[in-house]
Amino acid sequence: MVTLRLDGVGVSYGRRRVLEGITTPVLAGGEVVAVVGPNAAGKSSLFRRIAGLIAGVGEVAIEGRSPVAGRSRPSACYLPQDTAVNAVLTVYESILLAFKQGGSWSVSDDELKRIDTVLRELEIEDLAFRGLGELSGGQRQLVSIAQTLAREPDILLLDEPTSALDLHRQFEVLSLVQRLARERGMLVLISIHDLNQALRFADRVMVLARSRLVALGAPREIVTPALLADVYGVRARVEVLEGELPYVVVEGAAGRAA
Ligand SMILES: Nc1ncnc2c1ncn2[C@@H]1O[C@H](COP(=O)(O)OP(=O)(O)OP(=O)(O)O)[C@@H](O)[C@H]1O
Repeated sequence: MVTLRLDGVGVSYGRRRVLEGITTPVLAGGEVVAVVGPNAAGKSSLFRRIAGLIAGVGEVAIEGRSPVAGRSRPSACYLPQDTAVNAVLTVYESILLAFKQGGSWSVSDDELKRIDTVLRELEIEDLAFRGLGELSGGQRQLVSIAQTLAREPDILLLDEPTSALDLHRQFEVLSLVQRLARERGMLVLISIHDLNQALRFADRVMVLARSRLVALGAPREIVTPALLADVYGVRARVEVLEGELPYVVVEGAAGRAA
């Protein structure tokens, strides 16, 4: 099983430190971790650091064996918040290109099936031969998710993957990601502003604020009125819906956010 552990991780841009001392317990394949926190808390920076796209102090320990045959070490894949669009490609070509990155140029039947599966799972088969440049913002976001899932990463870092999606698509994408985490033994970290989605889909919630890790644990234990006031500067209550699902209701502003 693939695991991730952070030990004293920090990120600086020039002389400005945006994250420091981020230490976590072992996060394991099969779970979904929601990374939440105010704007500019450092969520994207943490993802880029885990994916090895930027350097910094501390240790990002990725261990274990990938369940994907032929992969010598676990792979981490980062889906950024804003993805560039190559308008010349069709959706199908862009997904093919994404998972052939760094690999051979021959395409097997299995790989073509993988593209069909991911298009079907995201309910975007009808977009397969449309040009990327003619898609809506939400459609483009779904294609970016398809590109990332087709690569079958062991650690999936999704940066606000549902920000442009309608309610149905948000639910479908988060359910799919949760199912794939369980089925493939993939560790999924999702940065997300909608705390109710985090409460619904995450096994653990990780809260960043003031350049630090403020809390990490089971959603119901972590997302409390006191934390919401401290981190977001809002007065809120947490209700429990039928089926024991916690739900945040924001009542007003309580002061300055972290
Ligand atoms: N390439 C960069 N160069 C300099 N500063 C950066 C860079 N990228 C991010 N920052 C700064 O680092 C801090 C954290 O930004 P980051 O994008 O990681 O936050 P975030 O939690 O993902 O924010 P949001 O919720 O608004 O997307 C911010 O103050 C931002 O201005």
